[in-house]
Amino acid sequence: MRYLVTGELMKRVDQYTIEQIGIPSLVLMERAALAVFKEAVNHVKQTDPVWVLCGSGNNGADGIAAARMLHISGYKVLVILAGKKEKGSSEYLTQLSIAEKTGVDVVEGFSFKAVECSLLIDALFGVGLDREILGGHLEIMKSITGCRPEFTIAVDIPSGIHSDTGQIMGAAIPADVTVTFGYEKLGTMLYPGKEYSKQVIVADIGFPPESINYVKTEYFTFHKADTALIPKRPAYSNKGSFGKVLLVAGSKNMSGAAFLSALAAYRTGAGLVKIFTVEENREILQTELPEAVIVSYHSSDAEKKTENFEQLLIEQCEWASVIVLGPGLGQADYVKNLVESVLANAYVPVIVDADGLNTIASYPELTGYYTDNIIITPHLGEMARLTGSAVELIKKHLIQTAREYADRFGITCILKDAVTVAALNDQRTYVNSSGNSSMAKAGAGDVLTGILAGLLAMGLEGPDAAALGVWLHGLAGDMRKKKYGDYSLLARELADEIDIILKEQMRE
Ligand SMILES: NC(=O)C1=CN([C@@H]2O[C@H](COP(=O)(O)OP(=O)(O)OC[C@H]3O[C@@H](n4cnc5c(N)ncnc54)[C@H](O)[C@@H]3O)[C@@H](O)[C@H]2O)[C@@H](O)CC1
Ligand SMILES: [K+]
Repeated sequence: MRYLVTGELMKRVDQYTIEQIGIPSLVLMERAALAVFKEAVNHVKQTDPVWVLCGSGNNGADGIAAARMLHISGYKVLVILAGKKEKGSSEYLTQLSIAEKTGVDVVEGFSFKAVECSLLIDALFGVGLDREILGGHLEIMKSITGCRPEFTIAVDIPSGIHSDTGQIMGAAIPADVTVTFGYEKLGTMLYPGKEYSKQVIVADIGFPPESINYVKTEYFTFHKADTALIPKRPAYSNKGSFGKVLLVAGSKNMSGAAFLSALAAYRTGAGLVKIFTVEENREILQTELPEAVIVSYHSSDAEKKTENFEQLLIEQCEWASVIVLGPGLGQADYVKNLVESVLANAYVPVIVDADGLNTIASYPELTGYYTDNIIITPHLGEMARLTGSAVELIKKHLIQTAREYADRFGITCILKDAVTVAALNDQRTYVNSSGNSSMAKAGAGDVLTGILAGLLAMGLEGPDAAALGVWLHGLAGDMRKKKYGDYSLLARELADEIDIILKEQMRE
């Protein structure tokens, strides 16, 4: 697991380390600057012009210290100061004084045009950026990016990117590499900040591990070793040992979503998968996936809420150890009865997706059935319908939107976007770091619900399954992309890729 921090949490890590542990601020800074220096020398020769753009906070102070190291090592470096020197932090003033005494070239402001810059070290703003960039700072950012530096290293975070949301605060300097200190910032994980940060290197500058426990960050992501969280399959077991997944999915002429979800649930390891669907889908699903049990109903019975229909549905809910509600259900009138009956009769984890969510958006009173067993998996459009907010606004505040909705109802909310975030019902927030644009295809969401169902069926707790499922889904996409590129992915291949991940996991 990798911890992630907001700007505020990072400042508290700094503060704890300096004040409680007693590591001086300038010692941390020296290590931060050294990490930037080490990265810089990978990209330039001593004769190449290097610019270091420095603000007057501690991010700028890091930049000045890195410039001094480059200068002492014989590199051709120029420090460009933005903002007012007098307003500088005490570390900034110290670093500036050292730089001047060691003979580093320093200029205030930027007035030259069309000059060459082989490497730009961007130390204008770090996690202290807290408002829109205007005036002189904006001008200097424009002038410098206008010179098209050949390579850019961002110090801690690309200047102009908000460390909590990844949003651009008026303007931002795109980096080729971001050397970030101690812990990854949310802003480098979320778009557009993720794109501006490009490759992120996390430099250990000496924060003691307890500093992160002290600030209690609730944000995290996974890395490869975390596939170890996938439950093991004991040898002495039978199909019942790995859970029973009930998919309430599909409508007339819409069987694909149910198929993909069921396939993914089986591939992830569920012992039994049953599809509860309209009679019209029976034949095709039986042909496509004979491993799945099909129980069918007539939509007219659901429409009338006949006693037989209700009884059948209750039996299915009692049978299941996890339920998926929504893929391909469509929006016919009877679907409301179906969704309501499942929500009312389910006492196991329920993953609500697609038309399940659209139905809840149309009948908000159905949120009355939400319990801590519920995991919802909306994409931006579905989230907009659920919350009444505009897609553009949700996009800018992914974490906040997911978190607020999850907290309001005590559920887990997986909000799907290029970077998916999961606001878990135990207060943690997972920010996904796997996946790629080849997965932006119809059916990919159905595979995700199947993976989640498979993990829950094998006994993972809801919040863990939510985070791990999102991670595995993205990992499957990344593996597929590595083999076949960006364009041609079919959703079912994501489900197929899961076997390889699980096989590797068994080997390790
Ligand atoms: N000892 C420490 O505290 C350490 C700090 N570190 C560095 O310090 C950075 C944080 O330093 P600071 O908290 O000083 O913050 P920054 O250096 O990121 O920037 C803060 C300064 O910019 C101003 N500012 C914010 N938004 C602005 C805007 N839109 N327009 C104009 N001015 C604006 C603030 O008023 C403040 O003066 C980290 O990102 C990291 O690079 C590292 O050296 C590690 C150790
Ligand atoms: K920066």
